[in-house]
Amino acid sequence: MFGFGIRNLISSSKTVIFRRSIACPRPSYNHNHHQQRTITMTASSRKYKVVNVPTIYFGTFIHSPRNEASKLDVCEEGAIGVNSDGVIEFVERDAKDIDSIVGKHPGFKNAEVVQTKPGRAQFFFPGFIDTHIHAPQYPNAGVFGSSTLLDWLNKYTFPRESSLSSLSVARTIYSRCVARTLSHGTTTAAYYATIHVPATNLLADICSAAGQRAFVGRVCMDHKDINPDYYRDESADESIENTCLCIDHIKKIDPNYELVSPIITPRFAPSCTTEALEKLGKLAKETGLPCQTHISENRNEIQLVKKLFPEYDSYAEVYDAFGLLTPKMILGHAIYLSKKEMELIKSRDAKVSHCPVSNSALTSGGAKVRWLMNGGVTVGLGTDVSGGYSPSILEAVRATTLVSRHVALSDGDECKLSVEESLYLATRGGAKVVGLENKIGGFEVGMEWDAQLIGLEPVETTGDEFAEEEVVDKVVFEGPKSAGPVDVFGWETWDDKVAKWVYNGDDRNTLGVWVKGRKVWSRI
Ligand SMILES: O=c1[nH]c(=O)c2nc[nH]c2[nH]1
Ligand SMILES: [Zn+2]
Repeated sequence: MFGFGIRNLISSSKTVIFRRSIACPRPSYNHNHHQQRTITMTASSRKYKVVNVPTIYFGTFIHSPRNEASKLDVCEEGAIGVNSDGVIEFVERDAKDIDSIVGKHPGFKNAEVVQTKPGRAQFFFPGFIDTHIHAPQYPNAGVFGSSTLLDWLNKYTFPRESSLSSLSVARTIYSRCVARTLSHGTTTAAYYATIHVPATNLLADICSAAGQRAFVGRVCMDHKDINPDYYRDESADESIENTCLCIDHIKKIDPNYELVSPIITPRFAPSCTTEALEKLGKLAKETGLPCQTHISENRNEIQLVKKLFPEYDSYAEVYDAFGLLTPKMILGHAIYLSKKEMELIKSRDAKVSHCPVSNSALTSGGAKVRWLMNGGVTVGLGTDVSGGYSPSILEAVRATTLVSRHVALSDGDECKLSVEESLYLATRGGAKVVGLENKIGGFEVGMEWDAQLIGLEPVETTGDEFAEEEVVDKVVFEGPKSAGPVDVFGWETWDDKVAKWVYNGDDRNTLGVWVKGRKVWSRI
């Protein structure tokens, strides 16, 4: 869990000072070892101001170059200076001599130092961006049986979401969901909440207190024939009014949407009346806020859209007709788009969230990501919890490569996505999807420090293990010596290590997580 309690933060009205020690693994360099961070908050306004100590991160940095999905940029002995606002002030690619780096940047004379452990297969990587996740469905993660989308919604999802009418239920679910996603390295999440205003506002509060960058959407669903009586908006006006109440709340806790932003959220076309879609399209235009919804996830869903909106030629045209297909729209799934729909989405510069774990779990289908990318559509990754069973974007990265191989079986080898491309989608791609490509997703001067420290803990080898006979004893009786799920033997290149992390790693490898320079999760 967090180094501090979310509840304490929310209920306290005092100024809180945290002193946290971060071990400096190179004892010869004895910088200020205590990171001091001030969080000022008043209960009345519920505003959080976080001031960090300037910090220099030393060690290995790996990220995707901007607009270059096919390779990773590895800087083996670099340094990144992050100022008290959490903004990257310098990137040094050759930082073997720490003193000379500090000398070159006098503003960082008293900076905190955080360093990867040499020889421990550790590296800094940009924080993951989950472009599609349903926080209230988190308790259902893994519970979906053999259902498909429309029966899954009625059997598992609507009952669970309706339980968040209770604020105490919401508090438990949302604090666990935010803690869990942070521990998996998710520094930014585009959340669907529920129809409930108090619970949606609470999710925004929890993200703000925990320090997770978030888009929080109150879900709109007013169609009487599609949604259950026990869980829907009474009218289109109620959809709009309650959405506005949530926008107002977030504006109060984060006036410039520095960390938490509202996002306009029509659940999906079938769940909304034309009146609600029209009003939500107008609201999106007036406020300039981002939007999110689902599109073309399941064949029966597409048939339902045809039946409910017979005057439109396609699912994408329904959203377009109501002014919702804009550069700020995040479309979840997009599995069965026609070429015409793909071109329409591209021409409007709307974005796609690829959710391969969910698409597999609910038997929805395999999205043609290469085809979307070749068509110029911007794509990021989503866990889509709990259609997706895992809150981990690393799992989504892994599923992206695997699902692309299934697509390749029918559509050709070109459809296969590499580890590098899938990691690009999880970071740079996701940043573009949520409109923050100049702030997050990579390590560049002027961007914010949203990062994770990954550690793969190599196996300690003496070389003798591979002598005859002894192999059997060591392997069978000693077991793996590394602390996490990844075994590194020492011969691997950095590309190999990253591939091992993607295919074998999990949150045990996520040693630390920072958002906007603030440490929000620590395993060590
Ligand atoms: O994966 C999904 N999850 C949902 O909650 C949902 N609602 C509509 N369509 C949906 N798809
Ligand atoms: Zn979804």
